[in-house]
Amino acid sequence: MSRTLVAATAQLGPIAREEPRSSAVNRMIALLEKAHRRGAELVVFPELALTTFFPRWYIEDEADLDRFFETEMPGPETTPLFEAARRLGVGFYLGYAELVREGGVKRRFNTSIIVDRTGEIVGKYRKVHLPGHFNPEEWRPFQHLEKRYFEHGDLGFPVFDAMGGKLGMCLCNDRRWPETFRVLGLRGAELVMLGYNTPVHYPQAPEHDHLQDFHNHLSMQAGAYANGCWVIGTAKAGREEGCDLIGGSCIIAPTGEIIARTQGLGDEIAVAEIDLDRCSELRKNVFNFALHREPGDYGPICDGAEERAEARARITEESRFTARR
Ligand SMILES: NC(=O)N[C@@H](C(=O)O)c1ccc(O)cc1
Repeated sequence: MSRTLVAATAQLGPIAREEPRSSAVNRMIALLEKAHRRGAELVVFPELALTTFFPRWYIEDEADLDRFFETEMPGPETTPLFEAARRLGVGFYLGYAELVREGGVKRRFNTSIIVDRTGEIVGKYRKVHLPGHFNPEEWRPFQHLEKRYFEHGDLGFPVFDAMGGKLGMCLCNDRRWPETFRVLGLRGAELVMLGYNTPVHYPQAPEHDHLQDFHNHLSMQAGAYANGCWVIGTAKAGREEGCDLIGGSCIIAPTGEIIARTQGLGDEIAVAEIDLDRCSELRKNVFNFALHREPGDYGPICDGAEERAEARARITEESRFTARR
């Protein structure tokens, strides 16, 4: 089997709060078709790609919140995307808000999936590094209530055999944490796909606003290089409900070089051929983990796991939307 894959990042421009799923799905199908015409076999869509980035609002009414979540995948509104993938023979990565009922309790996750060329779901990931805060903070121009609306992902960082390679996923803020890429790298990921919704304005340190694009690429390029893997990062970009989101969707080689990127802030694709065998240029040399990694000196990386889990459980009990239902 060939180890090269033509892949596309499929950036979305803003999605309005009242924009129906069908509109977002139609926009994604148009990008899928465009990517297919340019030879793409795999297309990477953004985080929370079916709706506006709703954690920017404090939503008190549970029914209002639930409207942003998918209870089945594919459901009636997302089935056309899966059908298009099957018809075109193109796989995809998709981020969405997932609502599952377990033992009468609602659980909410910020989730992504891999769908193969036959339209089957072959992998699922639930976001681990949830950014933002639990309770509304009035001083902010926009809220960032991911910690309130989502539970910590409970699937770890799995790697899937799909599309002829080893594929890993993460979501947005995960890319800022080297541990994300390292765990995926240790599991042999050859391509890491991720979607993001990144505001230009960082209210805690507005003096960093002009660095958002830089930090985005810095994180992803470092993750690719230090683990010898391909990275495809896809933005939801542009001015969404008054909030400016960065673009800069790109395809990054295992050397850390950006080899394709979007230019604007709207619906747009960038395409590149990726050779999965190029991972060995790094993984057999400077980042040969078996030969050069020194885990005996990395103890503090995993210290505090139990305390963290306890703290999370406590906070969940006290303030998380999910836990009160
Ligand atoms: N959706 C996301 O995960 N967005 C995050 C990111 O861009 O990494 C993020 C992190 C910190 C913030 O204060 C705001 C947003």
